[in-house]
Amino acid sequence: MSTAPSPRRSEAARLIIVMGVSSSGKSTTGKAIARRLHLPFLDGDGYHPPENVEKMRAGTPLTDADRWPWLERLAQALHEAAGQKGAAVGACSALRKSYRDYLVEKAGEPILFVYLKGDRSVIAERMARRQHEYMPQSLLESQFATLEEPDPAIENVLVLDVREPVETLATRAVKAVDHLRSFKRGQ
Ligand SMILES: Nc1ncnc2c1ncn2[C@@H]1O[C@H](COP(=O)(O)OP(=O)(O)OP(=O)(O)O)[C@@H](O)[C@H]1O
Ligand SMILES: O=C(O)[C@H](O)[C@@H](O)[C@H](O)[C@H](O)CO
Repeated sequence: MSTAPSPRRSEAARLIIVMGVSSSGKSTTGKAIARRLHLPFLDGDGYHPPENVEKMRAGTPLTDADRWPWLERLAQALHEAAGQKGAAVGACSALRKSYRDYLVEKAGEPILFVYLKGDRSVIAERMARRQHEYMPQSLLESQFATLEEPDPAIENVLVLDVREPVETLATRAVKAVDHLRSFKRGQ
């Protein structure tokens, strides 16, 4: 399962954001994509204000109001990284469409979203096996409740299956952003 984004809309993107619920593999896949493209990788986890981290650690889901300043900081940092390095890769849950629209607005440029799609059982199993600094397993349900899956007919998104190996996911994403490599070669 892999749905290519519209070439017309992805053409201009120099930002790639790997999105999905907690433990879907955003950081792992985002790093792999950035490594392949020789681009900086910015993990959304590092842009939360301390209050958000404490909230999640305590098992309370974030609200929209908690997320706006976080999204703004991340979008700004991605925009700056792309300005310096030509393009950049990020990881961010970006669960709602309004959050994705906000990221595009605040970054001030098109973004190709790479959505790691997976069902609860696969992701819950993964979450149970990994260690995370603050994200408890109890928050996975609220992540799925908040998730508004991106529709490739409406958004600039590549949909990938979380069950595929990381390197396969990275290959698929890199193919979708071939224009980024041309961009870098042209520099
Ligand atoms: N494609 C994959 N196949 C198998 N395991 C994977 C895959 N991608 C990631 N993992 C594993 O799943 C776990 C979660 O991955 P990762 O930390 O990248 O997710 P995340 O979406 O960034 O999570 P969070 O948003 O909570 O930080 C890790 O143990 C990672 O090694
Ligand atoms: O939107 C959210 O609820 C948060 O971003 C979470 O998704 C965490 O940041 C992350 O996934 C945990 O590492």
